[in-house]
Amino acid sequence: MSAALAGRDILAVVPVKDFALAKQRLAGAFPPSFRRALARAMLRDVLVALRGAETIAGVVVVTADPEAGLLAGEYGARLLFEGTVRGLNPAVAQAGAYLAAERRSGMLVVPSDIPTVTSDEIGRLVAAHPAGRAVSVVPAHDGEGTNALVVSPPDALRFSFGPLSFPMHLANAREAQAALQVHELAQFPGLSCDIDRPDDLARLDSLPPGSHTWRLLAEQGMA
Ligand SMILES: Nc1nc2c(ncn2[C@@H]2O[C@H](COP(=O)(O)OP(=O)(O)OP(=O)(O)O)[C@@H](O)[C@H]2O)c(=O)[nH]1
Ligand SMILES: O=C(O)[C@H](O)COP(=O)(O)O
Repeated sequence: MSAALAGRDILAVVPVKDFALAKQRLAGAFPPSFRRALARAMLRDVLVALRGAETIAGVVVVTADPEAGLLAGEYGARLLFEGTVRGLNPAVAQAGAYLAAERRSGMLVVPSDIPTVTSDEIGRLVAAHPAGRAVSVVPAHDGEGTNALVVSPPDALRFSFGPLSFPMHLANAREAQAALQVHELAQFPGLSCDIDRPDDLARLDSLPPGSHTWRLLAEQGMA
């Protein structure tokens, strides 16, 4: 089923922090050069997965980093340059307002640090999104964070990414009077593996050999 056939156009939005500032929680274990390379490789893998997903009508990267913007272009994603109010939640809200102004029916928010996500998972998540005013949520593996959100219309939800974002997004969806779909982690194993802490890198055994992140880890003797 294509997005057009479903009668709605849901675009993916990938927020990307400056590569130079990425992955601070890995700073105790890895030098800045590795963290930057990891952030780039993970973004590439996420963009590959999104490019292969049939249920989305396009991809938007929202960032203040010109290098991330160039990389977005390599994968056919549109660049939305982050406004003066920096931060993950303002960036996602900016993208939501932008897509709402274009009268798009919805927005899928996927972070750039989930290199195990697959096109199939993206396809299923968007296809399962309820019609009308609705929010779909995939929690992070810790059960506290949010690894993916689908929101329709794109500006329907207040975003609360950060600590305990999963319960906060459930509350925000209720406040927005949106239908709520919460997915089981087991249905989306790739999507539920975000890389925040050194231990998370050990869970990357599901990375397909040849992916950008897998190659980087292999170069470091970690894959
Ligand atoms: N556009 C934008 N994206 C952000 C910002 N902060 C985080 N992100 C993105 O949001 C997603 C989740 O990021 P975080 O886990 O909060 O940050 P991180 O850089 O991955 O890791 P830490 O520095 O350890 O928190 C990733 O795709 C980040 O690139 C921001 O200020 N602006
Ligand atoms: O789970 C979340 O809300 C996002 O991954 C951002 O949260 P974090 O900054 O704790 O990773």
